[in-house]
Amino acid sequence: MTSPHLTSQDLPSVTGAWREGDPVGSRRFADVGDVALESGSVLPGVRLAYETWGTPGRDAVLVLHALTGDSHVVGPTGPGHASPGWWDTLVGPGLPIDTDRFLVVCANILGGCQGSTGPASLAPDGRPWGSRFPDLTVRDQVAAEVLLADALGIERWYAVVGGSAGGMRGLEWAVGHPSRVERLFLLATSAQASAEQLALSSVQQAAITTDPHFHGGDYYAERRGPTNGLDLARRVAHVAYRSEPELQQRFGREREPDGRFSVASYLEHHGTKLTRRFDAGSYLALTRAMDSHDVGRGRGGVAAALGRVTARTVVAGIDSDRLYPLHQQRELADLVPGADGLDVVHSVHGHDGFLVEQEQVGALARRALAE
Ligand SMILES: CC(=O)SCCNC(=O)CCNC(=O)[C@H](O)C(C)(C)COP(=O)(O)OP(=O)(O)OC[C@H]1O[C@@H](n2cnc3c(N)ncnc32)[C@H](O)[C@@H]1OP(=O)(O)O
Ligand SMILES: N[C@@H](CCO)C(=O)O
Repeated sequence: MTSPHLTSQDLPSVTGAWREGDPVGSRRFADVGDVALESGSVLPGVRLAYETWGTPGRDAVLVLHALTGDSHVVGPTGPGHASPGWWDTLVGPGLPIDTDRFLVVCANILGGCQGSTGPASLAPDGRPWGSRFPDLTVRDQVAAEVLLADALGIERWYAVVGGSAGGMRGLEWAVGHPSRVERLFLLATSAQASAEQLALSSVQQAAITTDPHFHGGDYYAERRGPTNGLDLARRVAHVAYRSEPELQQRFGREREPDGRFSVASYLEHHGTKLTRRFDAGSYLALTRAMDSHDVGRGRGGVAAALGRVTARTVVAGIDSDRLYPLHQQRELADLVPGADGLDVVHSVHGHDGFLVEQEQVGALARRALAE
């Protein structure tokens, strides 16, 4: 891939499922074929990037990443992957998601830009999908993951684990494919995207689509893309990812030496950082998919849909999460038949607590995966 707006699709690829003796823990690619979308259209030739840890043949655990995450849950795992993962203390030998017991699988989300098919990927005509990339729903993303599970020969997950947008896919797995999910761990997520989530999402999307370098989504051949829009989108999002008390305690009215408010400088840092590792087109596709999230759509409503879940379920939220407030997880805990109440992660870090509070999250994951 030659576009300057991409992150990692040009890494060496290994396609297909693993074979006996293959190294595990390095990123691989599976060509899962055509994905039939909820809209009725078909996304052809889908590729998913994925990583595995542990031993093939063991009980399998699917870990689902959030909006801008990737398949690299834990690291370093080998050449090209010398970076830490986003849940480093959760997955490994003897850790809550124990690679001595389980085969752990994590795939980059459909529509993403960390190796899986997304707007920056080449369409069958050899040009980037860009504006032609179809609208995706969370169910479409799970449909691609189902094909990956089939390709890996995993009929039933011992457990499916996910936070935030990862939790949305976890729910869709458990509602749409109940016989394939034995245990479920849902963290900082909801049954449907709320009005406030949609509102914040719409502002982020407008920041990207109104960037003069967006070119209707067909910027991949240009020297620069809508990086300013992506930067602004991330800053808006990042405020919602943290809590009001945290921002007050950490930054208050402090200023940087150059006069900027420190909290603004902090947001700028996170905005700029994302532009170095993420594609704006993917950010649009993925936030639009999150907007589509409504587990009750076409299933008789949320309660009826959640009633289909047969998995033993642990549901947790974060007490300072203003983006996915606790009442949303309480709804899940009340309506999923196999849920054993609502667990609360105590944190000042707001929604990002699902990434930051790894000790508490690890203890919950251990319980969710218990025999
Ligand atoms: C499953 C998934 O979602 S995977 C994707 C997760 N990763 C991301 O989202 C990447 C973006 N990062 C984040 O969202 C958060 O940093 C987290 C959740 C990963 C970690 O949170 P924390 O450990 O609390 O980090 P925090 O929010 O304090 O940010 C620290 C950064 O802010 C910088 N920073 C702190 N104060 C300031 C300031 N006043 N001005 C500028 N930068 C600042 C630090 O230097 C540090 O930079 P670095 O990350 O480049 O080393
Ligand atoms: N920091 C997380 C928050 C979204 O849940 C991400 O970027 O994926």
